[in-house]
Amino acid sequence: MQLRDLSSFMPSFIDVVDVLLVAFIIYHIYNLIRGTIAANILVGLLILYALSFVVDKLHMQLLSRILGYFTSGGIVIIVVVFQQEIRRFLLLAGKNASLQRNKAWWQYFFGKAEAEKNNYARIKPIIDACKSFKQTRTGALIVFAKYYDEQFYQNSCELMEAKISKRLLESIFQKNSPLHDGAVVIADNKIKSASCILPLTDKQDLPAQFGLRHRAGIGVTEANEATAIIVSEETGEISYAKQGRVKMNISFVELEKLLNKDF
Ligand SMILES: Nc1ncnc2c1ncn2[C@@H]1O[C@H](COP(=O)(O)OP(=O)(O)OP(=O)(O)O)[C@@H](O)[C@H]1O
Repeated sequence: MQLRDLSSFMPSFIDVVDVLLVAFIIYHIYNLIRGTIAANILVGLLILYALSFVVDKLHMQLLSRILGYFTSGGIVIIVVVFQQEIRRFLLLAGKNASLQRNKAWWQYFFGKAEAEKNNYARIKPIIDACKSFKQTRTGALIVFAKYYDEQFYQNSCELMEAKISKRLLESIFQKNSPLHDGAVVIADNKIKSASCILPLTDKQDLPAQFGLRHRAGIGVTEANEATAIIVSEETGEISYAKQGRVKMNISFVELEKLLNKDF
């Protein structure tokens, strides 16, 4: 048996760099969309591609042709489906984010303990405001948007651009305030807007006591990379919504942990 010359299969230095770069990019894309709705869509697309590959190999002509229509327009589908994510990624890449705003950098340079202290100072006014809402049975809806998508929020909101403070949150949500109806949106460590009308979730399996406030709180986390605190006017209970799911009646310790992670 003749040995084949394997030298042509030996990767060159450039090939290795090429593969490492692709791995690096895939890793960062995965990190960017991990745990988001976009990750589920990506998994769906990968399944579609794998299925198309299998039916092609099995020579199942009709199915192969139908799936082929989807896979041949792959890049267009990806751009359309991930329009928001691509937009945010480009925005983020181009944005000259300050060190304090960027938690990861802050942690890298100043250590985790300092970052946590810094974060606690940021979330304290929000937790204090929620304690007050619970005590006084004031309904509230506070959204934490990872990226403030102006198109999404601005049309239905009152613009604020204000420093986060317990008293400001209390004044917004007190019943006589003209801004109390709707949600407050927090992003970039600021109260960006108030009185926002958000999309409602159309989930059918929600508890009977969940009305429009809860539906809006859940709905915004389905449509956006955002989390939401919902304080019930009826019961004073605090719920926390993320990726279309809701944790009901959480304690303040739990709320602090969740905000530490997400805000
Ligand atoms: N689309 C929306 N976006 C943001 N906020 C909304 C929206 N729809 C209703 N809300 C807010 O929810 C309030 C009405 O709450 P509703 O009683 O229906 O909700 P709930 O989920 O039962 O909460 P609660 O337990 O506080 O009664 C409105 O006054 C308004 O402030």
